[in-house]
Parts: sequence; structure tokens; C-alpha cells
Amino acid sequence: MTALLEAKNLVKHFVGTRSMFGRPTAFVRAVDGVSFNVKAGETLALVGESGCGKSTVSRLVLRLIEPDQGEISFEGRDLLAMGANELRAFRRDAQIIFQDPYASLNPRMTVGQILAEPLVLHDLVPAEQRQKRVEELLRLVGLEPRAARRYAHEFSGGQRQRIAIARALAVEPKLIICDEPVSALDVSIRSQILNLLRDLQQRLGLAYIFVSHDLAVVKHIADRVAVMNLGHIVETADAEALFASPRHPYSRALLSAIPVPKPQAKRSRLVLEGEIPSALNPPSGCRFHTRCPYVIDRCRSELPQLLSDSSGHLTACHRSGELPPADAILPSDGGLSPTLARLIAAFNRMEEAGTSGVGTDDATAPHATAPHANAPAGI
Ligand SMILES: Nc1ncnc2c1ncn2[C@@H]1O[C@H](COP(=O)(O)OP(=O)(O)OP(=O)(O)O)[C@@H](O)[C@H]1O
Repeated sequence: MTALLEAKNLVKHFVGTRSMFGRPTAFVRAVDGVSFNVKAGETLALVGESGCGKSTVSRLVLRLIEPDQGEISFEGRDLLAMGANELRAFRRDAQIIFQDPYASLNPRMTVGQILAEPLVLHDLVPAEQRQKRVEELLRLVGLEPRAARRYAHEFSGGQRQRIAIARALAVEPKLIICDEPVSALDVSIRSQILNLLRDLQQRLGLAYIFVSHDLAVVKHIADRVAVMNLGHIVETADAEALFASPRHPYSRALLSAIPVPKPQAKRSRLVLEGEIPSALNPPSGCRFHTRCPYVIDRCRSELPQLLSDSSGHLTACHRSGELPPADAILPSDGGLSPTLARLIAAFNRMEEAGTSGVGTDDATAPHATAPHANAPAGI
């Protein structure tokens, strides 16, 4: 199947520091040779720690910023060569929703006006049918039509994210970039929004690029996962394969930080030691080598290529194939395998995990403390 969106070898460096004369003296290598594709109707999750380049990739594929190098195609057409008219059509096909819906919703406009705006801008619905379309959009995201008369600040965080999703849907997109869409929400609300996104995907055939630092969230929504570290993708695989058998040491470390589902279980967390190296001065060779327990000399000097096995599982690690199986190092139900215990001595420290990820069941979510946490989805 042809990819809906394909990015090849994307590079974006920002000026990091300048001399007193204003000349660039160092560059932030935010995105440094990133390739991936997204098929129609699927969810590709882009995962990694803060600063790894996820948002820059999102901005590049929406052509909000221009890459220094690389290619992007959408439905087989060269996105970087598109003229104004083609780009306008692309801006309908590809939408974005952000972590903080409030910041992206105009406080001076009613929800009805916010949802009608893209309809007018893209000349989609005759004026007399706009109100009906706005009401349809509100229902689509689980809000009552009377929400149209109110302002964004009158809604809870989850409801505001529903409004932002409705606005993205107004132009009937094929692809939505979801940039940390549930990170700012109360835990109990997160699963409602994730369920809504999944439901909309099935009904409307949408593709998502789901950007998140949190693999626990991604587990609930992704078909495929691309793991990013300091401007590089280090592993890409079907979500099932990645969660069952992560191959890159960095993916394994991220995965082992996911809290176990049983609240009563004694949970263990693997924490990567040391500072995340800076994209301003990234380590040579493999950018993970300064934190990797399996580092060998070659990792310090030679950048590993992203190589595929016969199943399409891509890994960029000189030592993939030599590492112990993932189930030998990942904690299960709070128990520590002997291999993990050995690893910790060399690599990490262990700490009791008091954090929580996605509430799998709203009724049992532990942090339903915000005033709006138990508010119904509709208003
Ligand atoms: N306009 C810019 N000018 C200079 N540096 C930038 C700019 N935008 C991003 N960066 C830098 O590029 C790197 C990647 O940033 P990016 O926001 O893409 O990462 P991220 O993975 O999305 O992180 P976060 O989740 O914290 O937003 C960071 O080091 C960031 O400081």
C-alpha cells in the first residue's frame, strides 16, 4: 500500500549560539536524518524524551518550517515542491492538535465561531448550512450542540481538547498530528480522549502521527511506533512487536519506565542515569552511547544505521542481535529479573515508581481530583 505520508532523511538544524557579530557558532541538530512513513488510516507514534526532535518533525511534515535536507511526500506528491494552491489543499488534508487546547482556541470566539472558521476559510459549507455542520462536529466529539454558544474557557481541559479535535475535523482531514494531546489532561480524562481519537479514526479512516514522550499512552493507540533519541529514529516496529520485544536499549529503557497495571503490585522503574545529552553537542557515533549499558568502542565512533529484519522491524544498534531477549530485562508485575538487577548495577538506579500513566478505566483512575475530572463528556 502506498504511504499517505513519507519522510526521507529529514534534517533540520537550528542556530544554537551566535558570535558577537551575529554569526552562527553552533547548531542544534534537532532532526538529523529521519525517515518514516504513515499509511492511510493508521497511527504512527513518535516517541522519545523531551528535546529529541518530535515537535520539529511534526512542524516539518506540516511544512510549518522547511527542512535543511530531505524529502516529504503526501499521497505521492512532493510536499516541498507544492505551490500555494496545492499547499492550501494540503492544509485541509493535514491538521494538528496540541497539548494545550486552551492556548490554541481563540478566547474571544464562541465554540460555534471557532468551528465555523475553517469552514469559511476553506469555503466548505454554504452559510445557511454552517450551523448544522457545527452541531454535527460537536456531536462527533461527544459534545452537545448547545456548546456552540459558549466560550472555550467555560469548558474543562478534556472538553476543550474535544473542541480542538472538532475544529481539526471540520476540514475533513486525512492526517492529524496529535502533539502530546493528552499530556496536559487529568489521568481519568486521558483514556476518554484516546478512546475518542480511536473511535474517530475507525469511523473516518483518519491517519494519526501521535507524538508523545510517554510509551504508556502510546500503547493505547499506536499501530506502529518510531522511537526517537536526539534527532534520530532508533527503532521502528509494529506496536505489538515493539512492546513485546523492544530491541534498542533506549526503547527498552523507555518501556521499563511504564508503570505496571496492577495498582497493588510493587512496581519498579528503570531510570536512565545522567543528563540527556544536548542536541547542541550530541555524542559522536550512536547518540545513546553515553547512557547505554551495552556500549562498545564502535558505538562511540560509528553511527549505527536503521536496518530492517525480514518482518520490517527497524533497529539502529551495532549490538542488536547480540543483546539478551527483552523479556529477560523488562520487569513484569513488579518483579525484577536477575538480568535487570545486574543491569541496574552497571547502568541505572532503581526507584519505587509512584507515577501513573494512562487510566485504563476512568472509574478506577487514581487521580480524579481536578474539579472537572468526573464531568460528563457532553455538556
Ligand atoms: N526554533 C528553534 N530554535 C532553536 N532550537 C530549537 C528550535 N526549536 C526546537 N529547538 C531545539 O531542537 C531540539 C528538539 O526540539 P523539539 O521541540 O523538536 O523536541 P521535542 O522532542 O518535541 O521536545 P519537547 O517534548 O520538549 O517539545 C531541542 O534541543 C530544542 O531546544
